[in-house]
Amino acid sequence: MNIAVLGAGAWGTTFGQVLADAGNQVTMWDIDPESVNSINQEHRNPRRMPSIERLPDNVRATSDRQSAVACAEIVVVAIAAQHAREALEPFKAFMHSSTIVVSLMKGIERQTGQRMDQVVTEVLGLPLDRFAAVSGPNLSKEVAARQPSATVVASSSEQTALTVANACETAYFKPFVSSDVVGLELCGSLKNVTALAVGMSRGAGYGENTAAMIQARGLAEMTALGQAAGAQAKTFAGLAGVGDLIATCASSLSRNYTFGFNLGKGMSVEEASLASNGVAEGVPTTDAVVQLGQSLHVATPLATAMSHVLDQGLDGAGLVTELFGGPIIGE
Ligand SMILES: NC(=O)C1=CN([C@@H]2O[C@H](COP(=O)(O)OP(=O)(O)OC[C@H]3O[C@@H](n4cnc5c(N)ncnc54)[C@H](OP(=O)(O)O)[C@@H]3O)[C@@H](O)[C@H]2O)C=CC1
Ligand SMILES: O=C(CO)COP(=O)(O)O
Repeated sequence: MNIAVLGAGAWGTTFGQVLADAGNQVTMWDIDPESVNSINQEHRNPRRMPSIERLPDNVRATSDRQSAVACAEIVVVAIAAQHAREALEPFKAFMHSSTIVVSLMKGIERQTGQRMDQVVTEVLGLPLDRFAAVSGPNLSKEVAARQPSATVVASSSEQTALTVANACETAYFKPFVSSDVVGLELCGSLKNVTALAVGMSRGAGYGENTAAMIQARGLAEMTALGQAAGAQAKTFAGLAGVGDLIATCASSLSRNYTFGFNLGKGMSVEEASLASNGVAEGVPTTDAVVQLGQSLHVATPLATAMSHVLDQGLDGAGLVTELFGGPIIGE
């Protein structure tokens, strides 16, 4: 298939390699001409994914929006979530009426509280049955090294989910299909908030018990929010939920975990942002999760405590104290 990937960041570039390994013709689009030139001339993207030494020959890049998507049967969106709306708007005029659009993004738009499935379908005027989300425990550097990984492809259309899953299946990358788009979107976005908090606890010097407490409570919070939003609880117990939570909260390859770790070490939010190698989606998503909880009448003690870290400078010890301040009935 002809597949366009919008955003040659760490995950966009890596997913482009997966799609190329699966036998597709891949066209990367990026706003930065330097990334486009490197991909075309050196078959590399040293700025965003330096560990890939040579991208497959069936990956090319362009700065031209129209030529990126005009012949694409699938368009994959891998842009930092807070910028997805503005980045996608100029593509609308060039999209073919039968194109499937796939979001790899894991964030909630802060200004509107919308999930990425809502942003993408709204901006592109896309029918729901031509949208799919891909999310799972997929640390980009490990997938780039072609280590075995699995993911979940969700769409309201089983045919669309199967088309996308078939297009990205390789010997090392295994997609499973689901119909729970809302659940998949919330798993990917909400686990980042928990990863920030676990990273912070580690950075502050706390060990396994504290990390497990935060992770388990984060999973409970994600699941409760998801169910209230109409998602299926089983999605949160699966690969895209607890699976991604485990990978993200355990790895220094995660930008969210590392951002939290640096905060726990005493960096300010500004310093941690400067130190971050790519987008830490949990940072802008945290306040959106608190607001989502308020609108759905679901308690979000973890996201609320994390918002006090990001907005009011609460430190690692303060985060744990705040978590201990809740009621002792229930978990
Ligand atoms: N990295 C990972 O392991 C995984 C990431 N994800 C998710 O995928 C999404 C992308 O992540 P990732 O690629 O790692 O992030 P990066 O920070 O590496 O890349 C972000 C991408 O967004 C682009 N971008 C940012 N702002 C704009 C804008 N205004 N207009 C156009 N393009 C813009 C960047 O372009 P430029 O670089 O030229 O500025 C870059 O291509 C995130 O939502 C992330 O949560 C999901 C699974 C795994
Ligand atoms: O989503 C990811 C792994 O599944 C990547 O996590 P980070 O965005 O924190 O690097």
